[in-house]
Amino acid sequence: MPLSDAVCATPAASWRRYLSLTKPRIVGLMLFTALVGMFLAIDDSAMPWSRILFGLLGIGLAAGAGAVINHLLDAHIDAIMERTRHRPMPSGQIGSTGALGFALILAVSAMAILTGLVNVLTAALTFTAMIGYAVLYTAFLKRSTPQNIVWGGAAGASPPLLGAAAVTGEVTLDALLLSLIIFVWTPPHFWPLAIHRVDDYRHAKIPMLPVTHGLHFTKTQVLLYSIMLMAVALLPFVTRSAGILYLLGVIPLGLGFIWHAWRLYRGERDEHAMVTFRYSILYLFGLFALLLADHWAL
Ligand code: HEM
Ligand SMILES: CC(C)=CCC/C(C)=C/CC/C(C)=C/COP(=O)(O)OP(=O)(O)O
Repeated sequence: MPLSDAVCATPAASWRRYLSLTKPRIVGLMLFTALVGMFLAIDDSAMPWSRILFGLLGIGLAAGAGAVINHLLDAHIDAIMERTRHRPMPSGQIGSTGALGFALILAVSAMAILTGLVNVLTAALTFTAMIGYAVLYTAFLKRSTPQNIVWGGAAGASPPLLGAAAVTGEVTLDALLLSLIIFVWTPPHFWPLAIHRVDDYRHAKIPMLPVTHGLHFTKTQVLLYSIMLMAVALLPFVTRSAGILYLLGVIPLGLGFIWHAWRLYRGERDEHAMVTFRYSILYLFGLFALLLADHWAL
C-alpha cells in the first residue's frame, strides 16, 4: 500500500472506500427490483410507506453486508485478478478487521430494522439470501463448480420476493415469478463478463464456465439462456400480473438480448462480450421499469 494512502486518506476518501465494498450500483439495481416487487404486490390506495422505506433500507443494508463479506473472503482472489486487484482490500486500503466490523454493523442494523419495523418473514428470507451470497456462493460454490453463479444467482434474484414479503407479510406467486426472471437472467448477465475476463479467472483458479468448458460452450449457454429468458419474461403477462404495455416493451427488449447473445455466439473473437454484459444490465432495469409503468398505466 502506498504510505501516503494509509496515512493521508481523508474521512471522505475512507468513507468512499467502505461504500465501494458494498457494491453500491449492484445493490441499487437490486433495490429497484425490490421496490417494483413491493408496488406490484399492494393495492395503490393503501401504500404502507413505513414498510416500503424500512423494507428497502433493511434489504439494502443486508445486501451491502453480503457484498462486504464477499470482499473479505475473496481478498486473496481479488488480488490476483486484473479487474479487482485495485479494490480496497487487496490493495491494502482496508484491513480484515475494518471490513468485518463494517459487515457486522450493516448486517445487525439490517436484521434489527427488518425484524422490528417490517416483519419476521422478510428478516428471515433476507438473512437467508445474505448468507446464501456471502457464505454459500462466495466460500463454497464459486470455488468448486462451474454452475456456481446459477445457484448463487438465487440470492441475487431474491429482492422482488423480499420486497413483496415486506409489504404483504407473505410469499406471493407473482413475486416468485419476478425472482424467477432474475434467476434466469443471471447466467447470461455474468458469463459474457467471465468470457471477457477468462484469463483472470484462470490465473485465480476459479472454475468459471469459460475456464472449465471453453468459450464456445459458454457462448452457447448464454444464447440458450437468453432464449429461455425471453419465454420466462412473458410469464407476468400470461398470469395477468402485467398488461399489454409490459408485453409490447418486453418483446423487443428480449429480442435485443437474443441478438446480442447471437452476435457473441457467432463472433470469431470476443469483442462482443462486454456489449452483451452491459446490455444485460440495461435489460433488467428496462424490464422492471416496464413492469412499473404498466402497473401505473392500468
Ligand atoms: C450470482 C449472481 C451475479 C453474479 C455472479 C454477478 C456478477 C457481476 C460482476 C462480476 C460484475 C462486475 C462487477 C465489477 O466489475 O466490479 C457485475 C456487475 C453488475 N451487476 Fe451483477 N452479478 C450477479 C447478480 C446481479 C444481480 C442480481 C443484479 C441486479 C439485480 C446485478 C447487477 C449488476 C450491475 C448493475 C452491475 C454493474 C456494476 C457497476 O457498473 O459498477 N448483478 N455483476
Ligand atoms: C440480501 C441480498 C439481497 C443479498 C444479495 C447480495 C448480493 C450483493 C449479491 C450480488 C451478486 C453478485 C454481484 C455476485 C458477484 O460476486 P463475485 O464475487 O463473483 O464478483 P466479483 O468478482 O466482482 O466480486
